[in-house]
Amino acid sequence: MNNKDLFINGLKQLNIDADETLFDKFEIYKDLLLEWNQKINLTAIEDEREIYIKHFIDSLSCFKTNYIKEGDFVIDVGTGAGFPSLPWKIYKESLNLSLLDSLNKRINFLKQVCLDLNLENVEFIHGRAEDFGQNENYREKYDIATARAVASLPVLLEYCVPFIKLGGYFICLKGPLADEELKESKKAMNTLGVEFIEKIQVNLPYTDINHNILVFKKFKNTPGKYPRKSGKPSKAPIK
Ligand SMILES: C[S@@+](CC[C@H](N)C(=O)[O-])C[C@H]1O[C@@H](n2cnc3c(N)ncnc32)[C@H](O)[C@@H]1O
Repeated sequence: MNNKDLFINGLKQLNIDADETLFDKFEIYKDLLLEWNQKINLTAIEDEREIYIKHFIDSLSCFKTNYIKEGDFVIDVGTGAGFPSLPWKIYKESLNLSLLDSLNKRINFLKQVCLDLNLENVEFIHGRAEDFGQNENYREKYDIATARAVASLPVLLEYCVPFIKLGGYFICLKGPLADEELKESKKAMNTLGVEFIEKIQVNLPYTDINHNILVFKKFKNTPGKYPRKSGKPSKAPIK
C-alpha cells in the first residue's frame, strides 16, 4: 500500500476524515523529518510507513475525542519532533500552538516544518516545562496542554497542569501502563487541580498496538509552588 492510502485509510479506521491535500502536507513533514534526522536525533523511527502510523496517525488519533476545538490555545510539553500537536495543527490550522522543548536543535527543526508548511500562530519555546510553568505569560493561559512520551504521569501532570486555564484540558497519550499510572497520580491530580475525565482506548491501525488517550479537566487553580524547580519533579513526583 502506498503512503497516501495508508494514511487516508488508517485515519478512516479511526473515523477521522482525511484527503489528498492533507496527505501532501504530511509528506513534506515526513521528508523533513527524515532529512533532519540524518543530522540531529529526532526519532528512532526511520521507516516511512512507521512514521505515518506511529507518529502521524498516532498523534491524530486524539481527534477521536471532541476536546480539541477551533482556535484553541494548545501547548505541547516536550514536543520533540512535534508529537502529538504539530499533526493537530496541520489538521486544524485554526489552533494557536506553543511547542515547548528543552532541546534547541529540535525547536529549529520545528521552525523549519512550520515555515515550509506556511503554518501561522505557532510559538516555539526553548526551555524546561518546570520553568515556563512558573512564568506568568504562560501559566494558566491554555485551553489544552498535551504531551506524549515525556515522563511518568505524576511528573507529567506537574509539568503540564500549571499551563491550563480553569475549565481547560490535559490530554496525554499513554501505553499499557496507563491504569497503574493513573492510580499513582491521585494525589498529584488533587494537589494540582485536575480531575480525570476519561480514557479512550485506541487500536493503532495496521498494528496490534493499543494506546490510551487520557483526558483530565482543570477544576481549580494550581498552587503557586507547582511545578517545582528543574530536576525536582522527576525525583520526587507528587503521588
Ligand atoms: C522521548 S521525547 C518525546 C518527544 C515527542 N513528545 C514524541 O512523542 O515523539 C521527550 C522530549 O521531551 C523533552 N523534555 C524532557 N523533559 C523536558 C522538560 N522538563 N521540559 C521540556 N522538555 C522536556 C526532551 O527534550 C525530548 O525532546
